[in-house]
Amino acid sequence: MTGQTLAASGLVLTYSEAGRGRMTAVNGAALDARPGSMTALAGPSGSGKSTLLYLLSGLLRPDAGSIRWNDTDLANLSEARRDAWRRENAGFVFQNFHLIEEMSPEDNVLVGGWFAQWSVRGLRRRAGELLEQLEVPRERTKVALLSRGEQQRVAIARALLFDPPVIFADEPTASLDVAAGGNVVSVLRRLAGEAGKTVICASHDVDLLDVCDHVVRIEHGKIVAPQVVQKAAAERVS
Ligand SMILES: Nc1ncnc2c1ncn2[C@@H]1O[C@H](COP(=O)(O)OP(=O)(O)OP(=O)(O)O)[C@@H](O)[C@H]1O
Repeated sequence: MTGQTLAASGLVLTYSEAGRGRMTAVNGAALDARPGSMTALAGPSGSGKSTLLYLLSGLLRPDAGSIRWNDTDLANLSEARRDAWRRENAGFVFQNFHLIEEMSPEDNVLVGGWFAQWSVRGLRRRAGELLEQLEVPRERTKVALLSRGEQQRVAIARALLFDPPVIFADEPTASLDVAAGGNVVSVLRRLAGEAGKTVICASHDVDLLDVCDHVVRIEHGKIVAPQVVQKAAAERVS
């Protein structure tokens, strides 16, 4: 599989909160994520999974460490340049979807294109194709009328609008029932396996962890089991 590896090392992020002092949420994390692979950040609640995902995607800037992509180190970029990097290279799927409930599935997918220079007609066609691939009923006038699993697939379609090489997903199955969660896991797995994307998820869903090529375990902000290659996944991708 060709393409760029997202390579992070020595990442540190400390939150400070008025009256509560400082807390180091990520403490020296390192990982490599390659195209065509699916990596899970796993660990107990509060261990730093989401924070690490935000760092890797450029949503947060680390206090120390580097996140390399080509010749770029995201850690050295201003917020505006990290935003630009994300627009070009990354799609982000949030646990609670972050959809606009009164808008149609297609318009939700197109939200990411509001500020883009692409032709609206081309984007609308792509949004429709993505919804079809992900088996979302397109005729619904409002996203609020979709099931939660369908809503999460709209969020995945939105993340894929510009065909980014890297997909981040924060607890993508956490608020779904088993069947809908399994469907989202299959979609993410296919994005890595068939579309060659780099997929990185924060999750404690065992069904999701089971299909990942790598599971990075975090406790108290530190990686305690780095890049374990799962037997089943290793056999499947070899
Ligand atoms: N904006 C913030 N300000 C202060 N502390 C924060 C902030 N966001 C997260 N934290 C703290 O940082 C630690 C790591 O949080 P994080 O959300 O990364 O963990 P997590 O492993 O994703 O948890 P969960 O599985 O419950 O979502 C927690 O102790 C949390 O309370």
